[in-house]
Amino acid sequence: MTSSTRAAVVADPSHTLLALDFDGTLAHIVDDPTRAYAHPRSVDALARLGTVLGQVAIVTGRPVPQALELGGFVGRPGLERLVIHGQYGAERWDAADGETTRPERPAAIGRLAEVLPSWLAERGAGDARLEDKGLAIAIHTRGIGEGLLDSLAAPLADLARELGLVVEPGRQVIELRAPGHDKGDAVRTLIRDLGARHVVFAGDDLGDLPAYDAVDALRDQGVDGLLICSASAEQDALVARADLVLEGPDAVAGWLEELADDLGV
Ligand SMILES: O=P(O)(O)OC[C@H]1O[C@H](O[C@H]2O[C@H](CO)[C@@H](O)[C@H](O)[C@H]2O)[C@H](O)[C@@H](O)[C@@H]1O
Repeated sequence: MTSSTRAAVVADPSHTLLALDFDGTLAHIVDDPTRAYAHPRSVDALARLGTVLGQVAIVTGRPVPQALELGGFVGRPGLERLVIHGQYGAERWDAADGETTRPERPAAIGRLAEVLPSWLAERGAGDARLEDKGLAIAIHTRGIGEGLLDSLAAPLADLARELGLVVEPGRQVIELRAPGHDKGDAVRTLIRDLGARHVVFAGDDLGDLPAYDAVDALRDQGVDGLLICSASAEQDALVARADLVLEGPDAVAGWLEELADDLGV
């Protein structure tokens, strides 16, 4: 599967979608989410690949402006057609016109922002770091108490249900966000828009599983899929589902460089 899809991509690049998750795949995981910069070798490789592949896309839980800042994608030669689906597919940015489409902030997220600090403090989790992304709020526990995230999972699920939100668990984080979209929807849209015959998707975390599901389902409809896992000691849920397991963002960068070399760009 791995080598045949790669060979098909090299033979037919203009019908290929290359879609990548950001954190843990393009960027190393770090304590401070505002400093998780994309791997420079990956960005260089994407700029090469962007000149020949049908579509290069980032599909991320990040809001578009953060992905743009941390990725350094704006104005980068080779990435003039880059598309970013942010906030698990709720937002879309297109380098071609620089425009972002984004829904209104749900009232339930506003309500959550009001109650969450005291709600966490009452549960001994006042040290958890909140990341308000507009359409979601992430509760980060990296570097705080061991087991804190697990202890918050069930009560946060109850709170999400009360507010009509859904829970998005991740690496030392739980996000509460509006329902109705996920990374699978983003990947299906990208495939449809391109008329893709070959799809490469790379991810590292639970939020990437709907994209894996989408690619798996499209294989039955004749789309050639390659699922890459950017592996970590923190999350192994994607390993058994992946066609190719790479050892984190450094190895992802190497794989992208090799693909660009194979394509002669
Ligand atoms: O869909 P992704 O691109 O993988 O984004 C998922 C979330 O990633 C970020 O959090 C994670 O990365 C941080 C920086 O390395 C790390 O500190 C944190 O522990 C990780 O969970 C980001 O902050 C979230 O907004 C994204 O939704």
